[in-house]
Amino acid sequence: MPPTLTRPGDFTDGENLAKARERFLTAEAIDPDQVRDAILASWWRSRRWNVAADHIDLTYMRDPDPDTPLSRSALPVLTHLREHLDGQPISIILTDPAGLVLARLAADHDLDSHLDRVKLAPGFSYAEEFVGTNGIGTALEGGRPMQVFGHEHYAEHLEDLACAGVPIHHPISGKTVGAVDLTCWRKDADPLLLALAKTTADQIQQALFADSSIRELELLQEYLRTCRRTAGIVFAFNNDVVMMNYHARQVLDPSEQSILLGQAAETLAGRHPTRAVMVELPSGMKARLYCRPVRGEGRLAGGVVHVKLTELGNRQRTEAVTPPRVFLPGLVGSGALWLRGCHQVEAIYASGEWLALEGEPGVGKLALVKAVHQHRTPAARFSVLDAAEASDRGWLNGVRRELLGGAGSLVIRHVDRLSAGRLRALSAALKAARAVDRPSPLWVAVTLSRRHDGGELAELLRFFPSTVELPPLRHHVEDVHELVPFFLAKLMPDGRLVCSPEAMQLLVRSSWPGNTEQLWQVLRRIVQYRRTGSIQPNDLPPECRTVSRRVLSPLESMERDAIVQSLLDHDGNKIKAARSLGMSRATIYRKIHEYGIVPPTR
Ligand SMILES: Nc1ncnc2c1ncn2[C@@H]1O[C@H](COP(=O)(O)OP(=O)(O)OP(=O)(O)O)[C@@H](O)[C@H]1O
Repeated sequence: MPPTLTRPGDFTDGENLAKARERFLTAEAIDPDQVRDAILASWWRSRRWNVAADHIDLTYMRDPDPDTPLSRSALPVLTHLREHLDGQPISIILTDPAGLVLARLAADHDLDSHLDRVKLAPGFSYAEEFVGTNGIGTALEGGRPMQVFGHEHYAEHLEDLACAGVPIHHPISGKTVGAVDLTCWRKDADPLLLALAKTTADQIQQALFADSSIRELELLQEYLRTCRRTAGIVFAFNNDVVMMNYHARQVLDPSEQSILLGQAAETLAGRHPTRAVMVELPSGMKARLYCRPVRGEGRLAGGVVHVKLTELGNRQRTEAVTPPRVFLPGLVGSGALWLRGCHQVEAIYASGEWLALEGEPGVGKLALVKAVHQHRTPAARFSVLDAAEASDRGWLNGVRRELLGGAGSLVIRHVDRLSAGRLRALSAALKAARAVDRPSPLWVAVTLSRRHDGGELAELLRFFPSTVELPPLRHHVEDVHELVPFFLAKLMPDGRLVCSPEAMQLLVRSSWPGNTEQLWQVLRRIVQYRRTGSIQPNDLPPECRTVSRRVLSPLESMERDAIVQSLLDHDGNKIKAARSLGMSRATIYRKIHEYGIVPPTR
């Protein structure tokens, strides 16, 4: 192995990179030539996730299950590789798709002890959002192989290491099922490590295919046969794969899909797997399930389910005003204000018109655009550029490249953070992009958080015929009931952590100034120390305990917001705030008390 990698212009050039990292951490401008684009993008994400750069702040998540299809297929491959590496100080690591380390094959004593110290060990998660830039988390986040050398790591305790991570995809479903990572000392780093990690991931995929192909092909064939025979809802599933026909995705929302899948799994495991079962769905619809177990190589390969919606409950029949349901992948929420935003964005996307999406930070602007794109044109390209990262010329060049040569959907986030000069340059690039004659269309959306007050931003928005405003979470706070289990399932996929009704009551009454993103961060922090059982009020951070005494209606919470804003505008002077709102002094005092507002101190 080459001793060091310090060729001129080499991104692993330790000293310059260390300086660039330090400048980034102290929010100083950095020379983009010093840092690879993918690493810089990952540093920005790490900063947004508030990852600590000066220490590793990880808690033990859970004991990894050694008997999953991934572990069964991967471990023989990894053991074989260990033998071939013949005592080299290279650690071989297997993780699940969320970055949780499932296995680490011993390297040598020094490296193993170091990895224990930095908690790169079974039961800890090396997801980028917990540890920042690293081979495992960054490969999983980007969905592609990634090598991270020394000071490219976000956390300084990882600077002596080099790691090469490669996501592992299920050979049939294409889903990311985990990652393999090879880690060594930075001084021993070699670009060939990545090639070796890729070959290993390929071998694991082949092993997965060999282990599951016969049974899953049986399942696929039975699923396709059933789809041909019926125009209704059909799905097939086993522990690793869910296949669902178009009709099922159109008619059922994600919560209904998971209810039916749960019921089907229960039926299949029961004593009468083929007996029809009736299920009542929250929407008022009734569904009759016909399950058929599928066998392959003498073992259960999964089940194929055919569903008939037999009856519409009262709610469906009478609520003609409810907008038609859209199934947007990766999103939940059924509050009227939220759904209205979803429908508006869907309609504008369908029309091909460019869109400006406005809303407070963290309300879900990017998540919604991404979901609409995935719903309507899943095979097309989806790119995101963040104006908050526009610290150098390279950013504008990147935008121009995307605008002139790109296709699919392009989202430019946080345009309200651009300087006047950059806004003008972006407007010019948008103008040029509109004139380009391209084989497939480019759809552009921008997101912004603050009301624009004319100037360059207003000029820019002229390229976007419509602006949709997404509501803050406190205006559709009923969706917290859906968001909490959805986020907990993401954080703890084994479903062993739920939210108690008491804690939920507090969460629903919080005002969520940081919106859905804040809720996600609160839950993310909670699962650091509570991973099973039920979340209790005492598990919640103080920000969730200063709440109003009851759930406010959307109108009331808008009124509360107006009062808070007016108090801020008048330095906490209640009389002036009341006057500017056209309210009497007595009314503002009553409302402050009623809404639990803590007035700003003067
Ligand atoms: N309805 C929803 N269902 C599920 N997840 C959601 C929903 N809305 C938002 N999220 C999640 O909340 C987080 C914040 O959303 P997102 O980044 O889209 O907000 P944003 O409005 O673009 O924020 P900002 O303006 O700060 O960039 C993300 O993790 C996103 O996946």
